[in-house]
Amino acid sequence: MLPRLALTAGEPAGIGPELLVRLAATSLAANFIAITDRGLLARAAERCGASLQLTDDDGADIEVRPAGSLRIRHIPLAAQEVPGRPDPRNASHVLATLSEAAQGCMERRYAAVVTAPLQKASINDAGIPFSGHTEFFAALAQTDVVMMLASPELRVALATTHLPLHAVSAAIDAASLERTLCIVYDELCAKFGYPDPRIAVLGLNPHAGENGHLGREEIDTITPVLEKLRQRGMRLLGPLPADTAFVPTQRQHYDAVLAMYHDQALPVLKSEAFDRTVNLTLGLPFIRTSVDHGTALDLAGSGKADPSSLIAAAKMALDLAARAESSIARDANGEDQGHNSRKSS
Ligand SMILES: NC(=O)C1=CN([C@@H]2O[C@H](COP(=O)(O)OP(=O)(O)OC[C@H]3O[C@@H](n4cnc5c(N)ncnc54)[C@H](O)[C@@H]3O)[C@@H](O)[C@H]2O)C=CC1
Ligand SMILES: NCC(=O)COP(=O)(O)O
Repeated sequence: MLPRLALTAGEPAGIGPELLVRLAATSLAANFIAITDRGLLARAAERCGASLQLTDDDGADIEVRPAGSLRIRHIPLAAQEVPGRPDPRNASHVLATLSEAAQGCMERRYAAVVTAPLQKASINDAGIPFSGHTEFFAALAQTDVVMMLASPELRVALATTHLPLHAVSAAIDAASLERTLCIVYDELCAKFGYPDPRIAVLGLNPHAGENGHLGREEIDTITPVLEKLRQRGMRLLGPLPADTAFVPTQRQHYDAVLAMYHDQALPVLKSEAFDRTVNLTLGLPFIRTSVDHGTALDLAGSGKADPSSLIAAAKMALDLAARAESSIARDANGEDQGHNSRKSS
């Protein structure tokens, strides 16, 4: 049977709906369940000039999905979309799609969720505090999570996510940094198959603080955490100056990078692999992947948006779901050694 993959369309006025249509057109071996408004997808297909066969999801498993088809779990829009013009009246619709996807994953009705981009400001304009899928899913699952963006060549995790720059330093304390590093370490083992991953940790300040002359966060917070975790056996580099951490000679020495804030490292990934990078949430009790880009309101409705990142996100979700299934099977047979967690050591 094909794995049931939940898809959310994100901002109705963005490129998400048409990206779902493009994803449906692939021959990926998945039972795609789009959690969104039926009419929104039908209109997106019409605007792209693509054919789309929509069938209500009855929860049944399928063995084959014809290309160009999707199952749908209809969640109605509050107001019909106008491409390029987000309408805060649809904020509750967007959040309802995320809640259904997360709930369904936690109840094992879906093997994973793949999210298309939403317009964070439009949800805020509706008077709803919201800073991103990552934080929303973490709150629903009541767990600590870490945002990671991964291309085939580079994996970057973030110590802080959607914060104004002035709030970053205060948000990085020893306890949160230790938690974050343990999640990244464990998930590199569990999700990416590294038996003993090497993580490069960036400094916060220019030149990683220049021995305290350009900031003390490296000395007061980051280095002590790294030393503590190294004593537990974790292979950690740093704190490294962020400006040179991504040069080819450095890259040979690590499997992933932990950056201190959103724009410290994501421009590196997006400038070299915008069409191949996937955003994933580490630490959740379910698999969530997403695109690396935003709602591209300038392209919405044109049918010109590139679906590559969404397709890569769906492929990664399928790979991770298959890995999780085989780990559960090994566990049931008493064969699983467990991954190399250092959390409790
Ligand atoms: N996972 C999510 O839900 C994310 C949501 N966003 C949201 O997106 C909104 C807009 O963000 P921006 O910074 O403008 O970034 P953006 O990624 O939407 O657009 C930046 C540029 O890249 C182009 N672009 C983006 N995706 C493309 C695609 N698939 N094919 C071709 N061109 C593409 C756009 O046309 C634009 O020129 C923000 O309000 C933010 O909240 C941003 C990142 C991730
Ligand atoms: N730049 C990545 C991003 O903003 C995605 O956030 P999220 O909605 O996946 O939490």
